[in-house]
Amino acid sequence: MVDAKILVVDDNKSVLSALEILLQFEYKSVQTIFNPNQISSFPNLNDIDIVLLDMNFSAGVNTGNEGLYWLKEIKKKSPNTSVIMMTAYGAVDLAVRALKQGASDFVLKPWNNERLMTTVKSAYELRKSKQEIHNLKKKENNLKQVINEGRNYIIGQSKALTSVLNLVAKVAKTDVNVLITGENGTGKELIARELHRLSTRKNEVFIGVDMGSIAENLFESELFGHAKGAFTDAKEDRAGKFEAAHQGSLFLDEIGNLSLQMQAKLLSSIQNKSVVRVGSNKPIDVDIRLVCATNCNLEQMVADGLFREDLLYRINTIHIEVPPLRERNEDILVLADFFLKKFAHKYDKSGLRINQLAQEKLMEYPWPGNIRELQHTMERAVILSDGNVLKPSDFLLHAKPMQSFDSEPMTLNEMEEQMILRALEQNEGNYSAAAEQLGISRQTLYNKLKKKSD
Ligand SMILES: Nc1ncnc2c1ncn2[C@@H]1O[C@H](COP(=O)(O)OP(=O)(O)OP(=O)(O)O)[C@@H](O)[C@H]1O
Repeated sequence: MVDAKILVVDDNKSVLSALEILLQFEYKSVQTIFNPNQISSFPNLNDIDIVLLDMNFSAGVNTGNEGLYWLKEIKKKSPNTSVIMMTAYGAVDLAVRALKQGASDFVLKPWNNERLMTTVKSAYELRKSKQEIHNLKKKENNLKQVINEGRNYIIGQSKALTSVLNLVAKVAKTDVNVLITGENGTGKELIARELHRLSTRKNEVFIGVDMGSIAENLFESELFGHAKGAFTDAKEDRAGKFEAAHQGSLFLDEIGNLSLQMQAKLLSSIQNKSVVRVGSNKPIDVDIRLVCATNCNLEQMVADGLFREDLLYRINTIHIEVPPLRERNEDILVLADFFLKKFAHKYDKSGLRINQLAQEKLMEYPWPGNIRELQHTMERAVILSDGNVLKPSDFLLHAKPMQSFDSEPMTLNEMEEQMILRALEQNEGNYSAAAEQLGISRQTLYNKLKKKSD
């Protein structure tokens, strides 16, 4: 017995009872209506899987217009219900009109029982797949909302930040590729998310890929996906980030970390608007808005032969430079206050404020780690605070030059943090060079920094 609900609408009572008996052999619920006017008030029409609908109701009228009218009404109220039209005056043009208006099939009276049952069965299959698609779409939209939610507010009122935000607003509505540059922690990812939020793709996904945290040998499959069996661990087909971002925005962070080989692949995907999964040769079309970010000087990398010039021109149709915090002093206290409130709430410490001297200390500091460092500093101060007033001593700032080992005692973690910051400063924010100087891999350095800012 199929767990489906069928409704039969016909003004001929013997037709209704014959169909009821026939259909009840296979289907769990069969209801009948003698007067089509009852369709409008029929309870839970949405739950009905199939309607068998007569085309002519008023005696002597056989144009089928009445049936078409009720077909429209049913589709309006329950678009996914399958409707099968029935008429004794079957004419091809009428059948075509009904199909064009959304009927799933057509049955001629007198009907052949076997053929009618086959028609009902296919209509039911159609209804089921329509419902599955509907449910999947609903799920997909929920997922998109979850992925995009957690809006981060961009705080600051400096001229420098305002002009960046004005540019973002102008560019967001277009589909051009955007390159965001700036030191670490200046808010490049935040800007990329804002571009997405203000774009026509806002209801689609924003997919971010952190090139700094992906091992070199996994870049290709992460970005472009792989076919089953492409390599030992490829147990099944998998889509890459490009495909995942289809119709949305793809944010490639730390683009300066791409090897020349991967740069060539990226360029070809951008040019062809398609990707080829590792181990496959079938191109898959992708429609994405590409936003890249880096703290490297890509022009210099081009001059040094480390970055493809043609790729640079592809990704930087619009270039947005996010200024370091030291060049937008007006934002320091506004941001400090924002983070103070955020962490006071998080750690349940209301009524905290920063005194004048501490404010001056924050204003004078050059913030080499930019807003991420300020955020980190505020969180630590809130956690360690005893009273309601935060004083200069509550803010542990990385004084320059680096403290010597015999000055104030430091924890191992603090020492590590200082060494990392110093190496980054000395290498002008270049991760690879700083990592080399510290004797660790670029990825380890990256992980350490992320961990500290989390
Ligand atoms: N204007 C701002 N207002 C509020 N929070 C900000 C602002 N700018 C940055 N932040 C916060 O600072 C942190 C660092 O920002 P983000 O990750 O966007 O920087 P980034 O430039 O992409 O860093 P990286 O180069 O290290 O990837 C994040 O937690 C972000 O939410």
